[in-house]
Amino acid sequence: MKQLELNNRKVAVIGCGFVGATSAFGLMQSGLFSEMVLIDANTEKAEGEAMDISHGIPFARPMKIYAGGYDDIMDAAIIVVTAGANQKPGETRLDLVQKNVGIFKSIIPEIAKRDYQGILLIVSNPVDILTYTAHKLSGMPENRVIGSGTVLDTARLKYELGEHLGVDSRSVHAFIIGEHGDSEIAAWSSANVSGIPLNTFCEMRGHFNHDDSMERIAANVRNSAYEIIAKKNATYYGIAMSVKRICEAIVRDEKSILPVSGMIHGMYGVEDVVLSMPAIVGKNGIERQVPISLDEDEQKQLRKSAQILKEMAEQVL
Ligand SMILES: NC(=O)C1=CN([C@@H]2O[C@H](COP(=O)(O)OP(=O)(O)OC[C@H]3O[C@@H](n4cnc5c(N)ncnc54)[C@H](O)[C@@H]3O)[C@@H](O)[C@H]2O)C=CC1
Ligand SMILES: CC(=O)C(=O)O
Repeated sequence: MKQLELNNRKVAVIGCGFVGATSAFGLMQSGLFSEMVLIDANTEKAEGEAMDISHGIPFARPMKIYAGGYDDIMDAAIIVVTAGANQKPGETRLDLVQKNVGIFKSIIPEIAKRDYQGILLIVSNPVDILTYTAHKLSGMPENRVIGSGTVLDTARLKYELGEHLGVDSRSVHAFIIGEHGDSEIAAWSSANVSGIPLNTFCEMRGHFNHDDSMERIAANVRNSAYEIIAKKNATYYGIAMSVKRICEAIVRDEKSILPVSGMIHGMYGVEDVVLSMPAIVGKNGIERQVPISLDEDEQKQLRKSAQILKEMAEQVL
């Protein structure tokens, strides 16, 4: 099959539910793309979202947005996959695995058989396992199969810290790493506010109970999705902004450091597991992971998170 030349101004979104539609809306407003194709198993849903989002174009920038099929998306620079079941109140992300691996078994081969050369950005949950699944089913190189990973959790952490410290969350430098889920780790030992170690900055702002605050903030971040889902059944605005940010880093070849989910080989003793570590992200996807400094306890927690994901991946693939 003749390979299509990639169009850096084109994006595709597979799955037009809460997350897919909101991400598409964010991408329309971003000005990053001039063409966007939407795919959903429910074709009317994809068509309706394409129409509705298109009606915002006069307030943004010219763009072609339409519902399509797999033949329409092979020249897209990025394919964002948000198809699949979401959590019901009380369900964990890992509870979705069987259903969503099944859905990926119908989607990913469609992409692989057309020899797709762009970046596959996986968002559906459990995102680490599904990124691993997409990599295995597609045979695409590891750097071009990325999960949104803990980009959202890291945003939640920055937001919480910004509120706690009364500072712009963009000046907070801190990462959530590991699973996008219950075993995620707040990497406190490397956290800082514009280069000032976190605890020093906390004391400047009158906060001295570091352990209590860190425990509370990490729990808030970890439980955010459960809390939002209990109140309104789904989360979608935070992830839509995360998708936009990752797409921006890719199409603008920014080489930004983002905690996306990717295959780990050897870092901190983790081998052949897909999870989130800060990584340099640009036009080729993950350029390389960045080994931020972690204390012994954080490294132990990371290995535990990796073990949970490895066992789950072995069960489903
Ligand atoms: N990675 C992250 O940080 C986040 C991930 N999510 C995940 O995103 C996924 C989507 O969530 P929602 O949009 O809320 O769910 P939703 O139920 O609103 O939408 C899912 C969509 O996928 C479509 N779909 C199902 N099978 C398909 C197939 N084979 N091909 C194409 N489309 C198909 C459905 O028709 C539906 O429109 C879930 O797995 C959810 O857990 C949600 C929020 C954050
Ligand atoms: C649902 C989900 O993964 C989140 O909001 O973090």
